[in-house]
Amino acid sequence: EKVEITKEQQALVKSIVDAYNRHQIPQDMTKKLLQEQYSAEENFLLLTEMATSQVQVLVEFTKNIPGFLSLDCEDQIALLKGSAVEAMFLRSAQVLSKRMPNGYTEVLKERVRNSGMSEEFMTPMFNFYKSIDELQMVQEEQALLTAVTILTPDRPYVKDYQAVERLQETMLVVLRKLCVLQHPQDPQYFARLLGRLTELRTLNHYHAEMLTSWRMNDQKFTPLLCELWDVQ
Ligand SMILES: CC(C)c1onc(-c2c(Cl)cccc2Cl)c1COc1ccc2cc(-c3cccc(C(=O)O)c3)sc2c1
Repeated sequence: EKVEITKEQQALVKSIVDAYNRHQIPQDMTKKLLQEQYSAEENFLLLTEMATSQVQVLVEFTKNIPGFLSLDCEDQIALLKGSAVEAMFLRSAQVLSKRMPNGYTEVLKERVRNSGMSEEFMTPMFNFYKSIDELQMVQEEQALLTAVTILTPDRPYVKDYQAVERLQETMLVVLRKLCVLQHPQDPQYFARLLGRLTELRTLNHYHAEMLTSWRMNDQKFTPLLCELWDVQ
């Protein structure tokens, strides 16, 4: 059938993509990824700084998702806490995908591989990065998929499930249309995109285990990450 994006759906996409592009980790921070020496300790420290900065960027992006600030305040926090790791997997996946000529791909991959994480988490993590890279998402899809991930209603402690579901549904309707228009030769594209959301859930589980193993080795995090991940 003829797929049409309405005027308000176009406005929705524009506001989300603008927010997505406006909120980035500051250059002086990401530059450190290229400069600092390589050691497991230094790599872990850099990744901790990146994650901390990324959470702040994520909060700013989320505040620009139409309707988010009208949600119950405690639900806003529950959504951010519940989706942060998945959103950061999506963001780091975009940085690691070859397509973004940003010079960080090899450096970031190298630092993640040598930061004290055990092999059992590396495999699923890099499989995910490969599957995201294969999708060759355009920035509208990246921004909307991140918004859809944040607006997942079944996160722990969300009270008004329906309100979140309605917002997520609005995003999914637009995302599906964009996929049909952007990838006419691949009718399965939208379904593959949603399949990545399922893969993100399993990564959440691996990440929780990674946190536990880091805590065993007495690894230090920043106050923001401790708050986000209920550690220390
Ligand atoms: C605390 C730390 C050790 C940690 O624990 N788990 C994870 C994690 C790991 Cl490994 C993988 C996925 C998710 C998480 Cl949460 C991390 C590191 O998380 C991050 C999070 C975001 C970003 C964005 C970056 C980045 C680089 C260049 C450019 C840009 C850019 O946006 O331009 C972004 S690097 C980076 C590292």
